[in-house]
Amino acid sequence: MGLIGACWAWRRRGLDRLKRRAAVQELSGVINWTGSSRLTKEDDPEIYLIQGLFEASQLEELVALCEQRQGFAPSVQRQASGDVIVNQHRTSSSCPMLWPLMTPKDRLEQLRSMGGNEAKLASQIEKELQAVEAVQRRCAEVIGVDENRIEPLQLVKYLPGQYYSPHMDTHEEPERKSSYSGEQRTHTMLVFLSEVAEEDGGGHLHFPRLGISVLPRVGDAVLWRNLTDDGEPDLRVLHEGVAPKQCQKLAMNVWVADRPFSLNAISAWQQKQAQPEPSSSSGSQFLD
Ligand SMILES: O=C(O)CCC(=O)C(=O)O
Ligand SMILES: [Fe+2]
Repeated sequence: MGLIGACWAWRRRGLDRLKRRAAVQELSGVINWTGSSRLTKEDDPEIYLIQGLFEASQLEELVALCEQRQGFAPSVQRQASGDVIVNQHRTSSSCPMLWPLMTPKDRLEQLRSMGGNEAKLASQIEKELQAVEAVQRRCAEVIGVDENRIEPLQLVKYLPGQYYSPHMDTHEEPERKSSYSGEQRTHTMLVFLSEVAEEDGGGHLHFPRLGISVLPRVGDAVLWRNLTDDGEPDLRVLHEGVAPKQCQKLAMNVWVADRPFSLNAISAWQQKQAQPEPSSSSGSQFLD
């Protein structure tokens, strides 16, 4: 890259960082929900427990819709290189709620007009779309962000003994190859869809560097900031999903990006996934 190219790349990164800083600070301390409490001290990264955010029935509907279409599959990790792999770093399964979002309106129309099984499929997609949008809207309201900054939801399921080892939810800087379209995740909200009893002895969300553990309660959520004031990944929020010993654990990832998503960007990402380019696999940071 010549000098001019390098200057442009540097300028783009500088502007991008400014935007990211603004995006992360804009949200600080603003949670539009009375049942929320901060779990960390002032100097530590912001982590909040938000109690009673969702009714169990609304969350059960999401899981049922996902199971109906056999949407849970072994969780993948997108590496820093952008490659998608399954390994022992994460043994749970997950269901990205991309399917309803990615079905174009005219395709739905077409299915509906075909009647029979096609019409049934259309109504299933619409149901799922409504359920997903209602949850996204609620989360955006409570966090205080534009709902277009909420990434497609991801349900996660752990059978007894399954876990997600310590990781960051951020995309690795500076390239963020694991992202949809170059965005960074400013915040994560993890919503619990099932209960894990104290007696189970596992199943919590654990922040080892901060000494914080939260046991899942249906409808509660934990919201944390992934970036420092400078807009860089805040490694103190490294976290893990500890294996439940006897229960099944269900949760939902609600990631907030530093910019709005467009469905076009997500479709382009999907197409790229369908035809992976050969690439060098060098990443050490896992997410997703
Ligand atoms: O299940 C948990 O407690 C954590 C899940 C998580 O961190 C993730 O899916 O990124
Ligand atoms: Fe995570």
